[in-house]
Amino acid sequence: MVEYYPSGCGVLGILRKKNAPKVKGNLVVRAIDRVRYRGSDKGAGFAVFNLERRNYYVVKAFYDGDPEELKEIFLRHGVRIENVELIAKHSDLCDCNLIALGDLNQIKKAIRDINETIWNSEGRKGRVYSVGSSLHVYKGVGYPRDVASKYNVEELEGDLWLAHTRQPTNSPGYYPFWSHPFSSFNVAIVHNGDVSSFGANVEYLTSRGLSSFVGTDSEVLAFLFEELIEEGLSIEEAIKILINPSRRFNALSRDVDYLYRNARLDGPFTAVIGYDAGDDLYLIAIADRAKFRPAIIGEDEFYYYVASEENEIREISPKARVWTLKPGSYFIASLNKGVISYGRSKEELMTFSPPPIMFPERYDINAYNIGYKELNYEILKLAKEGKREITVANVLGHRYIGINLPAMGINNLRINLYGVVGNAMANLNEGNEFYVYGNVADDCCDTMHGGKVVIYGDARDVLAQTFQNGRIFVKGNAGNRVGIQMREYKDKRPYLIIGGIVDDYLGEYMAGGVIVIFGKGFNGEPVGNFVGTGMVGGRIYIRGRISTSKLGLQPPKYEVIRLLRALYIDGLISSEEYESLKDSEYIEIMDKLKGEAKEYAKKLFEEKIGVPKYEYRELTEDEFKELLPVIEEYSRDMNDNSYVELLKEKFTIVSARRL
Ligand SMILES: NC(=O)CC[C@H](N)C(=O)O
Repeated sequence: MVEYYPSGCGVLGILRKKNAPKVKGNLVVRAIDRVRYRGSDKGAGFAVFNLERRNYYVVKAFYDGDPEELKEIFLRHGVRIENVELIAKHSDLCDCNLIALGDLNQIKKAIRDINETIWNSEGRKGRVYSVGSSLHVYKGVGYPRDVASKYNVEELEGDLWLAHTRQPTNSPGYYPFWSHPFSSFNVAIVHNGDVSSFGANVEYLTSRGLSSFVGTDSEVLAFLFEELIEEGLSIEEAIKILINPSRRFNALSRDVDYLYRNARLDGPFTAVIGYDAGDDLYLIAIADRAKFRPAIIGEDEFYYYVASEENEIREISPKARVWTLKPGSYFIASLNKGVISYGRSKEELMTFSPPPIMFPERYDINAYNIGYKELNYEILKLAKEGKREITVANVLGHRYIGINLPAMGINNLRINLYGVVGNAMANLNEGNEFYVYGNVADDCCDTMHGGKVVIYGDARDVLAQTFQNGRIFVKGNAGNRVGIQMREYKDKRPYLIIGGIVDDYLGEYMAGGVIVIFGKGFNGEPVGNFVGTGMVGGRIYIRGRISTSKLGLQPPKYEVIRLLRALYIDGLISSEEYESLKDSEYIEIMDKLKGEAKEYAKKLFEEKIGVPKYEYRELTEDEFKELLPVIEEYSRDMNDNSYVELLKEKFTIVSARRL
C-alpha cells in the first residue's frame, strides 16, 4: 500500500508553447497526483484557460439553494443570465455555471455585490468563485483525483492549466469555498505557504471596493493581481509589488513602494498565477524573498512547467530541463511571447544539471509504483539479507530515503539512486553512502553525523542543515540556505563541496565545518546574498572574488551614512574621511574606521548584525593540506581531475568575525 503523510500544499502550472498541442487534462492530473502527499483530502482544484474570444462570460458559483434563484439575483444587479446549468453537487451545495451577457465592468460590479449578498449577508449561502471569458475553475473537497473525476477534468484540454492539492493552514476544508484555485476575472492562482499580510491586503482591497472574502489567506493573491492590473500596472510591475522585494535592493521606486504598501505580500509563499489578458495567456510563478517554499520551473519542446517538486514535471516529461526560482524572483511566460522572465539570469540557468538518469542497466528495486515507506522497507530488507550495495531505479519524489537505517544499526551500506529524489534524503545518516544519479529535493542530509553523499545532479534548498560529520559532494548547484548551522566537534568535521552555484543564506548561523563552492564554468559570483549571516564558526571557501555586499545581514545604506555624518559632527572622522567613506560598501567602511570611531560603529552595528569576516586570497599551506585529500576524493567521484587545479586559485574565505 502506498502511504502518504500530508506536509504542505502542492502546486502546478503548465502552459503550452505557441505551436504545441493543447495540454490534456489527464497529464495535469497525473502530475499533481505525484505530490498528493503534500496535500490532504481537504481540498484540490484545477483551472484551465483557452485563448478563445467569446461574447459572454462563464460565471461559476456554489449555492445552497435552487440555482434559478441565482438568475434572479443577477438580474437584480443588472446582469442578464442566458443559461444556468447545474454541473455538480457538493453535499448540499449546487455547483452551477451561469452564462452572463453584458458589459464587463457591470458584471464585475454585480459579482462583488452578489458575493456581498449571498456570502456576507446570507451567512455563506453561496459564492461566485470564478468568472472568465475562457477560464474554468474546478474545485472541491478531496484529493486532486477526486475533484478530477467529479468534473471529468482528464477529458478536458487547455492552453494553460493550474492545479493544486491542499493542506489547509488557514480556513477549514469541509466545503469547496476554501479550495484553490482562487479566481477573480480572468485570473486564477494556486498557492503554497501562508500570506501573513492578509489583514493589510484585505484593507487594501476593501479600499478598492471589495467587501467579500472567504477567509483563506491565498485568495488575496487573485484579487490583488487583478486589481493591480486593473489600475494600469504592467504584469511585471504588479508582481514586483506582490513579491515585496527587500528594500536593500531597491527593486521598486519609493513612490510605488509607498502607494502600494498594503498590496505587498508577507510570509512564505510560492504561487502560480494564470492570467487571460484577452490577446494572450500568461503563466506566472512567484517566490517570497526568503524562498521559504519550493518552486521548480521546467521547459521541454512543447510546454512550460511550474511545480512544487521536480517529480511532478518528470512524471510527464522525463527530458524537460528544470531550474529553480531565485528568492524573491519570478517566472513569466506567455502563449504568444514565450519566456518573458526566467526567474534568474541566463548564465545561471546554464549551470543547472541535465535531466536525471532514471534507469541503470541493473537495479534491485524499481521505485515507480511504491511509496517512500515501502521503499525504505525494501532497502532495509535487502540490507538485512546481507546486501552491501543496493541500486534503486525510477526514484520519483520518494522522501526520507535511508532515514530508518541508523536506528536499525545499518551504517555501512552503499545506496545508488537513479531518478529524482524527494525531500529529506540521508537525514541523520551515520555511516552509509548515497550516490544519486539525478537531483535531490529539499532538506537533504539534515543532521548527518557521518558517511557520505554524492549527488551528480543538483541539490535544492536547505541542503546539509546541522550537518556535523562526513562528506557531501554535489556536482551541480545547490539552492537556498545551504549548510545552515553546520557544526563540528573535536575530530568530527563535516565537508560540503559544491561544484556549481548556490543561492542566498549560505552557511547562515554556521558553527563549524567546511564549505567549498567552486562555481565551475560559471563566470559570475557563484553565491547569492547574506553569505555567512550570524556565523560563529567554520569556514566557507568561495572560488573568486565576492562583492562584500553579499556578506551577512548588513545595515541599510542610509543608516551607515547617518552614522558617518554623526562621527564627522563629533569630530571623530575628518571631512575628507567622510567623503571617501560615504560611497564605500559597509564592510570596507568597517575595516577602514579606526579608534573611537570604530568602537562606535561596532556598538551600533556589529553586535546586532551578523556580518562575517572576509578575506580574498590563496589558501595557506595548512588549508591546502587539509583540503587536498577531500578535493582529490571529490575529483575521483566526479571523474574530473580539474578541481585540484581550481583549489590553487584565489578564494573568498568567509569565517566568523571575532568582536
Ligand atoms: N499548505 C499550504 O501551503 C496552505 C496554503 C494556504 N495557506 C491554505 O490554507 O490554503
